[in-house]
Amino acid sequence: MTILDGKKVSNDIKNEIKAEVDKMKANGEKVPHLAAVIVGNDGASLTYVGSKVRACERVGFQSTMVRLSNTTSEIELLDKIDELNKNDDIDGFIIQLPLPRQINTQKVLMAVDPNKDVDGFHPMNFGKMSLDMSTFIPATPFGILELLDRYNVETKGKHTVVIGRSHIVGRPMSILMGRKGFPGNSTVTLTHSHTKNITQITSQADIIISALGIPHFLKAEMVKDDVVVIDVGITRVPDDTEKGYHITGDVDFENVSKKASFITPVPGGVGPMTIAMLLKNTLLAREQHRLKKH
Ligand SMILES: Nc1nc2c(c(=O)[nH]1)N[C@@H](CN(C=O)c1ccc(C(=O)N[C@@H](CCC(=O)O)C(=O)O)cc1)CN2
Repeated sequence: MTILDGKKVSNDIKNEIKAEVDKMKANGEKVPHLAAVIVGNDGASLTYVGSKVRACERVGFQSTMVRLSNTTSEIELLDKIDELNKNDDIDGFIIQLPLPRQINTQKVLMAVDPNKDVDGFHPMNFGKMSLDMSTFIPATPFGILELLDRYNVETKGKHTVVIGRSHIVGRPMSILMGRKGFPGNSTVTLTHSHTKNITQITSQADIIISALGIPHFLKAEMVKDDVVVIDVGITRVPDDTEKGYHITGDVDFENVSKKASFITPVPGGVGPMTIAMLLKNTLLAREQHRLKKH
């Protein structure tokens, strides 16, 4: 069994990006600039945006964090997005999700300039991705593809079962795994809360990508020998530690890992890859922005 070490691979990617940025600096070029908008005080979201800002510092990107209160209206957020769209110094930006309930998420994501949409959530970029066109791929699915690629995990002709149909992970993942090329060319089943007999489906899977958010949902008896397991779950479970919680994935790692050929841990698997691939998208946005100006 091989552990797909997202922490290590994400560090490798960050080093590669830093080398690119060092070259830009040596040539007197402007470095990529990422902005992150966070609305409200959700603890997990603040952690993730903090990690994004620190990752920017680590690779030499410029970053801007825009903090808005929990009572921000949809119009106020749309105004901020308009400002970021027009700010020529910013190459790409993200709106940290989830948003407070008074804000319509789809409306907000549609307001982001597709050329600056480094999360790949705008319908135009999502459509391009679905049509195999070059575009920004959402960071978590992009990170999973990169992990499979760097560990040479065979996906061609395999049966991939995706658990969860969220717009951020499950839905794009189901499209990407079925695309032509590597990693891809796999036969995909997308399962969700209305799926019947899920064990019957998961037990036939060569690759399982679980993005459900239910701790230890995937048990050893639900998978076959040599399965590849990608755990996207990151649930905060309250405990007596100083932090007050620990992170748990969707997979019963202890028992499933005994049957798996490859498996991601939580923490240290898909999560760190999400941040690294956001940086990669921002580098791409910078390059496209530079070419547009010339
Ligand atoms: N605008 C976006 N919002 C959200 C996204 C996204 O890609 N764009 N994804 C998730 C949250 N997320 C990034 O934003 C994210 C989640 C988890 C991690 C991570 O590194 N997890 C660590 C554990 C960290 C911890 O201790 O809490 C791990 O798994 O090892 C990074 C980014 C939803 N919102």
